[in-house]
Amino acid sequence: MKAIIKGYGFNNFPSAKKNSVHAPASKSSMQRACAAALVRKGESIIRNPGKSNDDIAGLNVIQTLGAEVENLEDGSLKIISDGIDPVSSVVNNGEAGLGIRMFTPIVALSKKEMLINGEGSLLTRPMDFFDEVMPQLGVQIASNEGKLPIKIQGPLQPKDITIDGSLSSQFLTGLLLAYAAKDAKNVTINVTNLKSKPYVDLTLSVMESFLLKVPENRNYEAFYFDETPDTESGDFVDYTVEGDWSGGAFLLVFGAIAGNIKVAGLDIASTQADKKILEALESCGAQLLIGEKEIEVASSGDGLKAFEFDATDCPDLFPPLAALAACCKGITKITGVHRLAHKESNRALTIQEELGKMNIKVVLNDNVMEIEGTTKIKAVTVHSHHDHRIAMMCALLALKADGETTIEVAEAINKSYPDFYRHLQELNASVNFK
Ligand SMILES: O=C(O)C1=C[C@@H](OP(=O)(O)O)[C@@H](O)[C@H](O)C1
Ligand SMILES: C=C(OP(=O)(O)O)C(=O)O
Repeated sequence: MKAIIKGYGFNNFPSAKKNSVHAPASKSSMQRACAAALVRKGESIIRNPGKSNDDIAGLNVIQTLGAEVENLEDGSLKIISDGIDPVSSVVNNGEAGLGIRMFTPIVALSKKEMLINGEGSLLTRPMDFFDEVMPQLGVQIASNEGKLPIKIQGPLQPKDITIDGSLSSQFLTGLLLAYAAKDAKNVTINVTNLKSKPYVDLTLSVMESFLLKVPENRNYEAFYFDETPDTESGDFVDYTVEGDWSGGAFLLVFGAIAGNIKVAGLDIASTQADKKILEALESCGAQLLIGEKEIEVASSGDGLKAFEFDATDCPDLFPPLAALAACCKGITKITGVHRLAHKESNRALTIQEELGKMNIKVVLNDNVMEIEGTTKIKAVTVHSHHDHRIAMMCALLALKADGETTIEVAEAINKSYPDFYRHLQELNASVNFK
């Protein structure tokens, strides 16, 4: 699918007829909720469930692993689980990186031989972590040379272990949930060089909400499950999926570069990593008004200015930050490029390539991305590289281009934010499809 977006030049975007939009549900919160509802025994209600492809994949996985999912009239979901009891020996995680890394240790709780697979970009993303770690926990594993598909046979036994957290926090998220499910006692997961730390806070917070045993976080270097047995009372759990700061970041950047808008549904008290977008918006001079229910964002009176930002622990912010930086005067420097190599695309390169087509200069200086702002954004044909965040980045800049921009493989957005183009249309953008 191609999305064709009308550009209005650098400063002429028409003010919105409806200037308020609601952020989507967070796939990080939703997928964790699915996993937590599966590993606890009992009934859980998930409110505000996400409907992205990654969320749908998560729901399919938990049903494969034995959970019952019921759609309630008010749009929420009821999950009934009696623990891991696979109904099939094949688990398909779709394209969800979090899904595969979080669910693999959970699948390994079963003693059945299971085949774990995925689709699209997930087939080329590294999974060799499991080759190294699973045998230490008593799980037999055969991967496809460190990639999918993976064959495993558990049951996983929690043990003291040391893992490398430098590639991704998602493996740790999976182990934490699996250890809690197995009622780990007096056991420590040690982690070296952990990146994306706030995502681990989100994992711990979801575990707490689902009444799972929560380990003590010792400065993100060790997670200690104490001696006390799991006290889960079997109480009913009622969880509301958080609004998504990662998708919401694109909306907030829209407000800063294309008009004054209000974004609802983002919780300022969330542990989500991408809440840090607010710091970048402040640094570049955007006007922010943070209310209890909505965040209002507008450009600065004298134009936005270049900024410096460390995105090492919030790598998903690179694409919206790149869009913001392209509209700021001067050269913006964003640290954390090394974190981007193994996302849905090799994201530093795809940002550089697609922005280059739009006349925006991006220099990759080892771990730092330098983006030179311009008022002359070119309307061209760009490509999402099957990466949802690249499609959304290009769509924002298309609004400021000097004509009509075409985004190829525009449907990539469905991975995290299926309503994205509709939300842009509600904010007065002209988006058509071919
Ligand atoms: O746990 C999560 O929900 C995620 C963690 C991050 O991955 P890394 O830990 O690999 O950086 C992030 O990029 C991804 O989109 C979602
Ligand atoms: C990298 C991402 O997700 P995941 O790793 O879960 O596929 C993302 O959403 O940008």
